[in-house]
Amino acid sequence: MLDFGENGLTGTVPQNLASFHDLVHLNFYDNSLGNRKVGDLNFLDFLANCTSLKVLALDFNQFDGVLPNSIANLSSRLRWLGLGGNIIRGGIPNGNGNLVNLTDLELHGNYLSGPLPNALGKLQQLWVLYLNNNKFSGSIPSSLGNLTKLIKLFMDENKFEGSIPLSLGNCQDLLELNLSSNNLNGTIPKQAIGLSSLSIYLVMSHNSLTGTLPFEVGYLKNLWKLDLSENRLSGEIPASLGSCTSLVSLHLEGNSFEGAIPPSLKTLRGLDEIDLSRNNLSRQIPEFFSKFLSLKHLNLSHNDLFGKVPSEGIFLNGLVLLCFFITCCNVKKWRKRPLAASSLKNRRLACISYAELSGSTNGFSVDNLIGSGSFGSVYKGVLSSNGAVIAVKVLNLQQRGGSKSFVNECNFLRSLRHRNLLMVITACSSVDHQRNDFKSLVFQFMSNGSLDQWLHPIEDEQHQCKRLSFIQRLNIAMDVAYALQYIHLHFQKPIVLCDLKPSNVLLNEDMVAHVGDYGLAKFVIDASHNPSKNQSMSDFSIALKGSIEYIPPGLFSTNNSIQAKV
Ligand SMILES: Nc1ncnc2c1ncn2[C@@H]1O[C@H](COP(=O)(O)OP(=O)(O)OP(=O)(O)O)[C@@H](O)[C@H]1O
Repeated sequence: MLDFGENGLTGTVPQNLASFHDLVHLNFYDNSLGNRKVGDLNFLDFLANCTSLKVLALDFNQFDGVLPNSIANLSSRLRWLGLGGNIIRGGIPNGNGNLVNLTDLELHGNYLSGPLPNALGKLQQLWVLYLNNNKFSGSIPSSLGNLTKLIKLFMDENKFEGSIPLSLGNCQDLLELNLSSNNLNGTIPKQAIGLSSLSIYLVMSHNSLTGTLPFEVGYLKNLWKLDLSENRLSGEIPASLGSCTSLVSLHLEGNSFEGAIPPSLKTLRGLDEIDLSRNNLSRQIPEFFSKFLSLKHLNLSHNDLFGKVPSEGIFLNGLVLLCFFITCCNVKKWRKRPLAASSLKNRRLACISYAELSGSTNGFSVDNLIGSGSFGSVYKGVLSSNGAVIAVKVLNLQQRGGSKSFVNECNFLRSLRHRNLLMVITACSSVDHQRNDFKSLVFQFMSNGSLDQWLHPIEDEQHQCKRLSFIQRLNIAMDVAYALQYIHLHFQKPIVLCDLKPSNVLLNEDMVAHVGDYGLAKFVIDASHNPSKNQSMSDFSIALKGSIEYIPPGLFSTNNSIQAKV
C-alpha cells in the first residue's frame, strides 16, 4: 500500500512504481501532481504492471489530457478508480468496460465530453458512479440499467439529452440519483420515479422534462429530498405524493403544475422546505402547512392561490423565509399587517422562555414527569401558542457534562431532519425562578413511549396491553435502520449515535419509531471520501461514553468480556 494522499506533491507519478507488482492501494488523492499538459495521464500505461491493484485514487490533482486507452489494461481486480477534480478531457474509452470488478468510479469535476460508452453497463459491480460536473453529451445509455448494485448515481451538470431510460428502474438499490442540470426531455418514467430504494435524494431539476408527475412517486416512502424544479411538468400534483412521509425537502417550483395543493400532503409533517412557486396552482393555501413544526422555508409565490392565509405555525414565524406573492385580496390584507407585532410574537415562538415552558408543563410537576436519564428529566407539556404536545428535556446542570451535552444536542439536532429521528422543536437557555441556570430541549412528544417500555412492560393493569406484534417489531427495526442509514450516509462526515438502545427509540401514536437522545453523538472522520484516511478504532473511542451494555463489542478496548444487549 502506498498512500501519499493530501499533500502538496508536484511533478509526475514516478514510472518505477510499475515494479511493485503486488501494489494493492495507490493513493495520490488531493495533491498537485500533473503538469496541466496533454499526456499527464500516460503513466497509466505502466500501472498495468501492478496486477494486484485494487485502489487507485488520483482525484483532486492537476492531471490534464485524455484518458488513455491503457486504462483498459489496469488490474482487473481494481475496485476503486478515482479521477475526479482534474482537468481530464475527451471521452471515456470503451475499454473501461474491462474493469469488471470496479465498485467505485469517480470521474466528476473534469472536462470529459462526448457520449457515454455503452460498455459502462459492463461494470456490474459498481456501487458508486460519479459522472457529474463534466461536459458529457448524448443520451443516457440504457445499459446503465445493468448496474443493478448502484447505490449512488450522479450525472448532474452535464449536457445529456434525450429521455431518461426506463432501464434505470432496474437499479433497485439506488439511494441517491441526481440527473439535474442537463438537457433531458420526455416524460419521467414511472420505473425511475418509483424506485422505492431511493432514500437520500432524487434530483431531476433544471431539465426540460414534460408530462405529469407519475403516481408512482408515492413509492418513495423513505426519500429525504425530492427536487423536480425547473422543468416543464404539468397536470395535478398526484395525491400519492402524500405517501412520501420521510420528505424533508420538496422542490417543484418552475413547472406548470395546476389544480389544488393535494390535501394528502398533510402527512408530510417532517418537511422543512417546500417550494411550489412559479406553477399554476389554484385554490386555497392548505391550513395543514401551519402544523408543520419544522417548516422553515415555504415558497408559494407566482401561482393562482386565493383565499384566507392560515394564521398559525410558519405563517406567524418571522424567522422563516416566507414568500408569498399570491393574487388575492385577503392575502394583500395579510401582507399589510404591521410587521413589528408579528415578529415579536415569532421571537417568542422560536426561542421559548422558561415561563412558557413552566406553564406548559404545569410548573414541571411530578404528574408531568415522564422519566429521567443521565442528563436530566423529561416532562410532558402542551405549548400554549399552538397546542402542540411536547416533551421537555430539562438538563441537570449539576451533572458533569450536562451543559456541554445541551450545546451538542442543540447544534446537532438542528441539522437533522428525518421521519425516524426525534425532532427538536425548540430550546430554552435561561434562568429558573431561583435564578439558577436552566437549559432544556423541546421535542415532539411520542405518545407510545419508548421501545424499552414495550420490550420490558411493567405487568400491571395499565400496561398489560403492551405487547408488540411481529410486524410491529419488524417495522420498528426498519425505522431504526432508516434513521441510522440517514445519519451514516447523508452527511459528508458520517455521524454515530454512540448510544442506540431501546430507551432511546421512541414511538409516536402510529407506532413509528423515532431515534432520540443525541447528546453523545459525534461526527466521525470520514474515510469513505478520502481513501488516504483509514478509520481506526481510536476514531471511535468516544463511543465508550454511551451506555455500556450497548457499546459495540469491537469498540470496547479493555480485556473485560462484555455482553451486547442489542
Ligand atoms: N420525546 C419524548 N416523548 C415521550 N417520551 C420521551 C421523549 N423523550 C424521552 N422520553 C422518555 O423520557 C424518559 C427519559 O429519557 P432520557 O432520554 O432523558 O433518558 P434515557 O434515554 O432513558 O436514559 P439515558 O439518558 O441515560 O440514555 C425515557 O423513559 C424516555 O422514554
